[in-house]
Amino acid sequence: MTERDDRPRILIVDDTKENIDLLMEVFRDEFRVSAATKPERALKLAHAESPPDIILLDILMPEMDGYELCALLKKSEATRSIPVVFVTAVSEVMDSTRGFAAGAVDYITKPFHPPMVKARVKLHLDLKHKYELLESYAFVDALTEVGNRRRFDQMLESELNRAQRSGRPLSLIYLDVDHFKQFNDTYGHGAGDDCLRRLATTLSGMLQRSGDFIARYGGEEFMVLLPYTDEEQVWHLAEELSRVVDALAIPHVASGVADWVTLSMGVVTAGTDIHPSPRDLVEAADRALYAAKHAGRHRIERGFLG
Ligand SMILES: Nc1nc2c(ncn2[C@@H]2O[C@H](COP(=O)(O)OP(=O)(O)OP(=O)(O)O)[C@@H](O)[C@H]2O)c(=O)[nH]1
Repeated sequence: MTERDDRPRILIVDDTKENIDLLMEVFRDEFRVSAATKPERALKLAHAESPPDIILLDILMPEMDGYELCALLKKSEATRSIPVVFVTAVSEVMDSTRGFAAGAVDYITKPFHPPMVKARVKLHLDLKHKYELLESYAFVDALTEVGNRRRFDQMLESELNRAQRSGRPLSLIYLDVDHFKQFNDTYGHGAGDDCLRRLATTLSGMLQRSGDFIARYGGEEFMVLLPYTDEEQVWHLAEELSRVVDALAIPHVASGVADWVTLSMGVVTAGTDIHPSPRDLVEAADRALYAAKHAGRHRIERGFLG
């Protein structure tokens, strides 16, 4: 069995082989180091399937200077977030603001002190990690820890585009807890929060495929997005979700529908024949959910597009 290499990746770009060797020596223990002497090669490595976590970039190179290369990296969606640190001789730093304007995060000047170079690189990696973490929080619902509405909107748009490109169906389940106001009124808001957390964990645990996605869409409403899922499959899954929530048997004496917490659902499928907008899909699921509520709750209704 091969051991997983979790060390961060660093890309060193310099047209002088000796400079690359010098920096490789500094990083080889704790990093996975790759190097490029030409800008095209650097761009290729930066866009690879496993891109570098940080790039050390020489400023003066014959074909394309470091500023230009840095600007190209910052222009591309795929490489924009990789921190770039310029490594250069003091005499070459004629205008340090130019590097920052091109998108670099720092300068390291030669001759350098290896522990200092390492510490600065680690600092930038740490900042990048924290930034990514912060960014991910913007898409997570704080109470239930499933995706939030913003994330759902994003996912719906991209999955709908993908479904339309690939000619595969995409299904959506809009689900809502029945008489949740009465639940809060009977058991208290804290118990209501616990109930929502439990439902979110249970529902997300039921999603099998890697593309399946659940988000909290509103107070007691969730959306389940199911790529490559047709009418029959979504109906089957919705029934399964309803059964599993019934089996939790969370007491709800004031429900009037059952003695436990139940769900109503609207399901809709974007087939291969029509091309709805994200809004069309949500509205069709919403109409179906409304119909399920109207028909007595604790049931599933199918929505239709157009
Ligand atoms: N505990 C808790 N309650 C919430 C949260 N978000 C929304 N709610 C409550 O959910 C309830 C939703 O009430 P309604 O929209 O009237 O719907 P309902 O009582 O579930 O009735 P139906 O949907 O028609 O079955 C409101 O009382 C909200 O206060 C939350 O984060 N925590």
